[in-house]
Amino acid sequence: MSDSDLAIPIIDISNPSPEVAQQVLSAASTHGFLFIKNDGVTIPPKDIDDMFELSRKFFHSPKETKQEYAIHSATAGGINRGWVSMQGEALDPENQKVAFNIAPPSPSTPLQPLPTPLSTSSPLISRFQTSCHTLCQSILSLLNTALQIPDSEYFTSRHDQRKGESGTIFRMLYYPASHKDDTKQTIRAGAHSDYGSLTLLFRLPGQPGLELLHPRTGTWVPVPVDPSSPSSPSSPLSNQPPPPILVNIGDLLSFWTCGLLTSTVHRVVFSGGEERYSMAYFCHPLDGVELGRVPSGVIDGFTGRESVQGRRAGALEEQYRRLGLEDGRGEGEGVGVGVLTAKQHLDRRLKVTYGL
Ligand SMILES: O=C(O)CCC(=O)C(=O)O
Ligand SMILES: [Fe+2]
Repeated sequence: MSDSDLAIPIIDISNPSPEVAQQVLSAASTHGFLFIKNDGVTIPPKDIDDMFELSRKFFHSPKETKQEYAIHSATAGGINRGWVSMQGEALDPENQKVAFNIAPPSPSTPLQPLPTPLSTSSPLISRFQTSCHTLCQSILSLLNTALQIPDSEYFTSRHDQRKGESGTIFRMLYYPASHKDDTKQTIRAGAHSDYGSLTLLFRLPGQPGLELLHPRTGTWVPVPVDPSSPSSPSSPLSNQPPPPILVNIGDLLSFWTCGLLTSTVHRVVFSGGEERYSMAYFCHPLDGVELGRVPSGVIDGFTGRESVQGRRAGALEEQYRRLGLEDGRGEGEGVGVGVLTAKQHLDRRLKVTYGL
């Protein structure tokens, strides 16, 4: 596979079948990225547009209001919630972005405290998060099928948010225009992999910048906003059909599947003259889910095959390295003495990122 043939497929999952499941697995294990055709129903395009409009209003609201809801603060509702300024995250020194993290509503707790204008749109935010989760569950169910896991609800029951707390988080992102040098390409979100099971990423037509690190060649490859319409107009208000939804595999799902699914490194790079918005839904399993090897003959076949070729060590060791567990066995916090839980996995990643 060379740079030019890194074609991320657009998969129509409206009629889930074993063939569709196979397409999802194939993209998830080669690129770690795939597009899902937007059926116009699961995540209503109007909600996506309204969320971007809300995001624009929010990021242009007074800085003092946003700062009160600083990430991890009690005002923002606790760990990994709230406002992140560009210096707040240890991803990359050139990082120039701001974000606001919102945890999903749970049956016991309503939405976390929100500043205006987010607070007046909580029904939209809750509905959007719920529909993102529904799409994640459909993708997880297809992966369950393709991996031939005997329990057909193995993944979905472990991501059932009605059953308890999870690390799932919805993030609104804003990359302000830079007035320093508006022609030079700069790194706006440093190279990283996502932490959870799946990420859904929403971007606007005319606002490219996302690049992925080609898993085999090690070169940066742009990810188009809408691959079905290469000449998409720069206006987000056009009457085009909604772009497909970009999905990528996170570290937790890669770790859980012994490296069969690929958590691909990506970044955001663009020249500074214009502002850019995006939204990411990071889906995680319930906190107590144990990340022992998923019971799948497909994974067993993969690890048997790959260990002969020496790649198993590489894929899994890379996941341990991202957890700060260099020797692959770990010390303390339940790692090495038992099976890592989803919460322990996330805590380790947050520790590496924020030094918590
Ligand atoms: O803004 C983007 O396009 C990507 C953001 C991203 O990768 C992230 O927040 O994890
Ligand atoms: Fe990301």
